Amino acid sequence: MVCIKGESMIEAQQLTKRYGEKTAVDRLGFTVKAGAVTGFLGPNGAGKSTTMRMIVGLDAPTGGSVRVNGRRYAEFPAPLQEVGALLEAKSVHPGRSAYAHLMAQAYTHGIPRRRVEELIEMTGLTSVAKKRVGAFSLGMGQRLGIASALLGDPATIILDEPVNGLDPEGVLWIRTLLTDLAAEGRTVFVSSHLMSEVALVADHLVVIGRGRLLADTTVQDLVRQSGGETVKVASDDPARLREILSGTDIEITGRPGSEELQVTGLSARVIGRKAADAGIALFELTPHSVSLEHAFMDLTSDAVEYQGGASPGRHAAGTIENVGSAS
Ligand SMILES: Nc1ncnc2c1ncn2[C@@H]1O[C@H](COP(=O)(O)OP(=O)(O)OP(=O)(O)O)[C@@H](O)[C@H]1O
Repeated sequence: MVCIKGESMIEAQQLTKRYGEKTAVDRLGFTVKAGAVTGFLGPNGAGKSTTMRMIVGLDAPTGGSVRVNGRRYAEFPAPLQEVGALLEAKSVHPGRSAYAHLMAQAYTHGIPRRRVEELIEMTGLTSVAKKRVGAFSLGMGQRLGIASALLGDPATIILDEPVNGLDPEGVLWIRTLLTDLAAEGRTVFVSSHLMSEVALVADHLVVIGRGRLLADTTVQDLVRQSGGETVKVASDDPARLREILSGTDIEITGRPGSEELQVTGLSARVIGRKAADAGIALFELTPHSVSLEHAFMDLTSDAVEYQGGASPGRHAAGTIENVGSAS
């Protein structure tokens, strides 16, 4: 594999796309850095595909801009060698074989045949390379799309829902591939509507809802912002317990008159020990960790387009901007 020279990145500024009355992408700003996998998350209809299409010039922004390594996609003399993209509904001639499809692309972009052969092997398509693409399963089609995205050995890779249709082995393969591509210094931007999927590979997260930025953060910070690890503790002297547990970065909440306290910032073990040292009897000591899925749902609950039902327990989402924020 080649060594990636220089810092590559994707930068969106006030990026906007309107289709008539509908604002699909709304003044979006974020930065995707090189050498890391950045997950692009949002519920269905959030504007992920539209954003990705604008990055590769398939859709023109109504406002704002998006640049790859400081340039608009259309300004690249050899775009395939700069940005590789797997987008949904990619059209492939159904009568062609996978090999012929990749060769046709390689030929028109001055890419040697050995690169096609290398990618067919790398994407696990060797046994079906001569078969008609029209007869491919969804998973095989995804692998072919990834081979095609990597053909020009680009420093920037954009994949829209790449695990769609892949079997568990394929999902594992994608995870390893993404991590390896980032480790080589490439910019890897991958969309999904499943937090659980992205959290396993992404170092960084850009979360959108209804076209707007909801979070530009890390997995760890998203969990922390959503409540982090909280311990429920019940005792016969909550007021005193509150006193002995309090300190910097420790948050303690509890209703007046209730035996229960919710403590964030201390482990159950430490709380138990401190209570014992102070001679306070505990009736309950339950650690409760906010799941990533929950954190994601919390963040996007107001931005879901086609919601099955209201979720009264969830609070409105603000914008979380942490590590690597674009602004
Ligand atoms: N060509 C178009 N004309 C009109 N509206 C569109 C068009 N393309 C997208 N939209 C609308 O823009 C919004 C964002 O769509 P987009 O496909 O970008 O979302 P997404 O986050 O990729 O969703 P999904 O996960 O369902 O693919 C949706 O409400 C969609 O209906």
